[in-house]
Amino acid sequence: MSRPAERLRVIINHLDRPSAGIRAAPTSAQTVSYGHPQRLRYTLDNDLLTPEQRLFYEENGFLLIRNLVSKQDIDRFRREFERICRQEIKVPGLVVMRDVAIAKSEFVPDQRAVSKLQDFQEDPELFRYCSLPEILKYVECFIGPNIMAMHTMLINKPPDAGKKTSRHPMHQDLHYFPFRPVDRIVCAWTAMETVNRQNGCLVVLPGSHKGTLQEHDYPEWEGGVNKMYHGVRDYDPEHPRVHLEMEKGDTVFFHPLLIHGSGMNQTQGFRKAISCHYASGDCYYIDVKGTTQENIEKEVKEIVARKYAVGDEVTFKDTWAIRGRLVQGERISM
Ligand SMILES: CCCCCCCCCC(=O)SCCNC(=O)CCNC(=O)[C@H](O)C(C)(C)COP(=O)(O)OP(=O)(O)OC[C@H]1O[C@@H](n2cnc3c(N)ncnc32)[C@H](O)[C@@H]1OP(=O)(O)O
Ligand SMILES: Nc1ncnc2c1ncn2[C@@H]1O[C@H](COP(=O)(O)OP(=O)(O)OP(=O)(O)O)[C@@H](O)[C@H]1O
Ligand SMILES: O=C(O)CCC(=O)C(=O)O
Ligand SMILES: [Fe+2]
Ligand SMILES: [Mg+2]
Repeated sequence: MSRPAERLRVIINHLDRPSAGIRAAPTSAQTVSYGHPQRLRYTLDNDLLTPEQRLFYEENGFLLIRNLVSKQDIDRFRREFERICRQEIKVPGLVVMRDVAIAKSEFVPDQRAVSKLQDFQEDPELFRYCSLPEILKYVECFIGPNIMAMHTMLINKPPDAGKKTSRHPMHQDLHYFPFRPVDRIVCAWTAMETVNRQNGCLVVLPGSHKGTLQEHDYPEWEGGVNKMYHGVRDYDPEHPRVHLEMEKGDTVFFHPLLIHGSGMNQTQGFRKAISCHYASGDCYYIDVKGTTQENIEKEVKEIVARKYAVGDEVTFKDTWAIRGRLVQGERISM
């Protein structure tokens, strides 16, 4: 099937059947609920996704593409990460984060203490990830041709220091984003090595993207929790979960309302992944005052104020508009 109209017809026929299941899911993950007939809302017309892949994202809120990014590219990202850890280069705006269990101890920091790089948009080598054509062609299926890279991370999940602080609580990424519409935002997350339950793979609640943005707060974890690692407040541990085990280069695209987290790293290695959150160039900023996002706005503004010695004139929206970079098409309202 090559013509878009024909492909769409197949999808719609499929959706019209009340008990439509997904048989050829492109991932080993099991699907949990198939829902009822509905229109296509989360994906756009395109020639890339098969009807099954499109349906899978509509129903589950994520799509795993195996072997998407080359080993060579990933090795280059890893070498660049190591140079940054050795402080051989200094990148403007980059946030180098250490795990709270290490940050609050007497441990002498070295490169093994870095748990996450954030905001590498000024590092041309790492930022290459965000412009890879093989990534962008999928991103376009979810958010359209105008593509902004809004948030970049290289996660180096450390061996757990014994306090379970290497976990990432279950959350929705939209909690951090003062822009909309929600369906024109997508995350690409690429495994830089084998990622499994042992070293703390992503854990997702399939279909949770169909819900609304939940209240987020720090989870009550005895061993402490990392700065800004908010979790959904009334997380139900009984909700069916899917562990996304991935190999080097495998990439998952997921919706910003999908509830996800990652387990603790029970190995001695540092589990690496690289990711970018994209938004359409025609998204717009919102004021989060009076919403559940007020608490994260406050924290972000406090950190920015301390780091850059600025006051209230820098808004939550500004912190995002400054970070955002156009990678394809036009920057319209972002
Ligand atoms: C803007 C958010 C974007 C999120 C977007 C999308 C979804 C992503 C979901 C997430 O990833 S949520 C997590 C996002 N996390 C962050 O954005 C955290 C950013 N981290 C930082 O800004 C810095 O790492 C931090 C300000 C916390 C510390 O950096 P510094 O260079 O100031 O470290 P320093 O060693 O000087 O420590 C200063 C204080 O921070 C404490 N600290 C350092 N690392 C910490 C940590 N990991 N957790 C908690 N506290 C930490 C440290 O103990 C110390 O406390 P005290 O003042 O009480 O002595
Ligand atoms: N109390 C909690 N509140 C919020 N999120 C939690 C809580 N406990 C665990 N999580 C999150 O749930 C996810 C799974 O964590 P957990 O360590 O239980 O499982 P796992 O290590 O992924 O899998 P398993 O140990 O079953 O192989 C992680 O994202 C973790 O951060
Ligand atoms: O553990 C990870 O690699 C992903 C964490 C995450 O979901 C995030 O930083 O938003
Ligand atoms: Fe996340
Ligand atoms: Mg576990």
